[in-house]
Amino acid sequence: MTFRPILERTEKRPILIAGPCSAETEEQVLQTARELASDGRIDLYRAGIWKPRTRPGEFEGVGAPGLAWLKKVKEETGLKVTTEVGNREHVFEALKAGIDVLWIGARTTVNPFTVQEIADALRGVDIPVMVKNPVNPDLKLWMGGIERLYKAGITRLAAIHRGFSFHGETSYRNVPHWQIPIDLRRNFPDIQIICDNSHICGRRDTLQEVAQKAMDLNFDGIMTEVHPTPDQAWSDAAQQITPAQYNAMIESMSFPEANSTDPIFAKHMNDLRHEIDEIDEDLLNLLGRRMKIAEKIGEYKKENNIAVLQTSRWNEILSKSVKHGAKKGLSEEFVTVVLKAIHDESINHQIRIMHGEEAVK
Ligand SMILES: O=C(O)C(=O)C[C@]1(C(=O)O)C=C[C@@H](O)C=C1
Repeated sequence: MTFRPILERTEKRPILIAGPCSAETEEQVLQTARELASDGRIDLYRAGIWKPRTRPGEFEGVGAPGLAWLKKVKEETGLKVTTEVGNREHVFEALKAGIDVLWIGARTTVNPFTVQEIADALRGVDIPVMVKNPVNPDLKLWMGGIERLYKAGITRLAAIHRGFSFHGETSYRNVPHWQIPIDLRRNFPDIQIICDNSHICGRRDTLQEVAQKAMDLNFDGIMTEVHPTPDQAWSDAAQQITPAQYNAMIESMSFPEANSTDPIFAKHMNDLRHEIDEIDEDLLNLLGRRMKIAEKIGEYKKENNIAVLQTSRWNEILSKSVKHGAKKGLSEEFVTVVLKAIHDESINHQIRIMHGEEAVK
């Protein structure tokens, strides 16, 4: 699959998308747009017209009449506009109103029937579409949504990471799993990936930190909710910021380049990467050696009818390694993940020895 960029722009990155969570009134939509446009920073103006809310009775968006306000934004400011579509009717209404870019929300991406309905409604139309990750951390479902649109002929496609639902204590509204968009990029190397920092954070004070992380991870853009009076917003008040706060945030961020063509840089990176390659090879050789010893232990356990899992030894290894790792500047989290993976592999090798190939499947 070959994706085209969602916007034709001269500068490379990032794509800046901003605007209110919901279109509330014509005045609010236009005022926000005017303030953002006067700074000349953003590439795309967002506003939710149809709002998928968790529970009934909350503000569910102004609906189709709000599209006319977005039309006015385009006419008055020259900004391109985007809104969320959640079914076939939304698509038709949005296309009729001349919306420039559509997005599919996280609660829609989870449902292949609905994504297919939207894809079918868009067949034959060349409009950019951004696909938010599904609410659950499922890379394949996200890819599936993108593929459904691609098969319908939509090639100006982008992905939006807005974090994932999480049950339990967390400081995020939707927890980011950065590894998932990184894996998405591995599968779709030329797709543009946008970070929706507002839905990840759910609060103002961490918006910049999350947006910066996305930039450091080479994301192509940021989508942020901006409202003239955030505390009075009809939806998602806690995560919205004023246009001035938005401009200050962008101003104080750094935007690293995706790569460099400087030959000196390339040479130096090459040398350092060569060192990394050698170390990775050593690590794998050592792990291979470790597994051979675990296999010997496995055979010995088999002869003596001893269980594979030895919890007290495993605890000893883990706590010793966490302490040693700390001295080497490695976090407890990292050492635990690595050691767990090694121990798991070791157990699988031993079970195979005890019961044959089929046992570990
Ligand atoms: O010490 C053992 O008994 C082993 O089999 C080795 C090993 C390991 O890989 O370190 C594997 C399984 C046990 O749960 C504990 C440790």
